[in-house]
Amino acid sequence: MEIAITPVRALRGDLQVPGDKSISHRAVMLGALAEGETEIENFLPGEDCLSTIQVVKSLGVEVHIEKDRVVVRGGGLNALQEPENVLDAGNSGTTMRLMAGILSGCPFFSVLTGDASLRRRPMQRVIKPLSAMGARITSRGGNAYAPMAITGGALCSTTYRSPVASAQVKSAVLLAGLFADGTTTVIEPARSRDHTERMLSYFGARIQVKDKQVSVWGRPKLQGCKVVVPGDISSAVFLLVACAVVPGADLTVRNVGINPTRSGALEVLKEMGANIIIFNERQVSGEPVADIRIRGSRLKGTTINRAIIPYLIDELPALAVAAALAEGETVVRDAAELRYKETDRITTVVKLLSQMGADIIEQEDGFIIRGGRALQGTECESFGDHRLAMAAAVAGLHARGITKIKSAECVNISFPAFFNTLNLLSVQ
Ligand SMILES: O=C(O)C1=C[C@@H](OP(=O)(O)O)[C@@H](O)[C@H](O)C1
Ligand SMILES: C=C(OP(=O)(O)O)C(=O)O
Repeated sequence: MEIAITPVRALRGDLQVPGDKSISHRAVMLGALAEGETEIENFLPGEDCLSTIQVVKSLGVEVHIEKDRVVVRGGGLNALQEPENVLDAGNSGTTMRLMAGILSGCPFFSVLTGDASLRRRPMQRVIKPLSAMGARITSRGGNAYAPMAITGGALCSTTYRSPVASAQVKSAVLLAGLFADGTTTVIEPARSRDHTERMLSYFGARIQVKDKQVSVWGRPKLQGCKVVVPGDISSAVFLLVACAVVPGADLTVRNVGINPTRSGALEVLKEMGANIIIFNERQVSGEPVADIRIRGSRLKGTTINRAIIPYLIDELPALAVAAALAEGETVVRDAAELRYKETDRITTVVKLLSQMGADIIEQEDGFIIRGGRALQGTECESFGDHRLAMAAAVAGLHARGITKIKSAECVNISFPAFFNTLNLLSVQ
């Protein structure tokens, strides 16, 4: 599907974005491991989370889905059954890596695979600690890439010092730790998003968090419960950036997750001069939630580096567009992890924005953008990467002429209503 974006004169709205992708995945997985019924409200019916539902269904778990309401009927940690076929995680790194942790604890054989993008992403980062806990895992490329064949069961608890700040690695080990006797601990170089710890505790597991160290006690009795998923800040950020530089723009996004391990983009946008107000702060199912209002202003360049990178890694394509529209230089560094996402997001962001006329230079671990050049509408590739397609659309709203985005249907991965939402907001 090709989408054409025309420049926008004003943006106005008061809306919600769909449920958080990271939290939706975890609610289905923990629901599958819990006893009794888990009711998930505001679930993200995007392709990635539907892959997670498919995978847990193939393991014998009953799941009912009706729009954004999902009911999971789990039978406890020992109730998952050997799947009859290969498990397909589609485009979703979260599904593959977190399910690898769960399957490592299950005493049967399973194979996890995914689409061409996912089969190029590094899996050794989970295979190594899970094998050290006792899972037997073999995979393509000398245990580097999916497909991954797992024979699980009889795990030992561990203390794992992860070389990367990755919530997927941390979560894979913690989820495997549920199946082991004793306490499993993960120590990270920097704190990654903490939804797994929060939700494990919400379902009744014993969790201890000390700075960059998280421990889970093995063999808990997880209890099915109701989870209300907050709106996805990673989706909201595209709309916030779309409005940030438009004079007179006024947008309120309600019910957005503002977990501090996810909301670095709000800090950066404020630092760049965006007129953002966060209000109605509250707690929903163990996660902080708020409403966010942005009004158009002028942005200036900034530096985004190590301390904040884990808290905004998925927002960097959107922030790169903000930087191209800002006055002055923006430097993004210490973000080499971007190279291991659905695409190599350093290369694809640089390709997209240079094609549109921005002054952007690729670095090994990020990019440098000298903002303020007029953007030019063009025909661009999404490379099948949902966040790149949305970044292209937001840049297109601020470019001269028409921007055509190829394979734009990939927005269905995380934000199926993205283009409709942009239409609702745009005053042509
Ligand atoms: O745990 C999660 O839900 C996620 C963790 C991050 O990946 P890493 O763990 O590779 O940093 C993030 O980029 C991804 O979109 C979702
Ligand atoms: C990297 C992402 O997701 P995943 O790793 O789950 O594919 C993303 O949504 O930007």
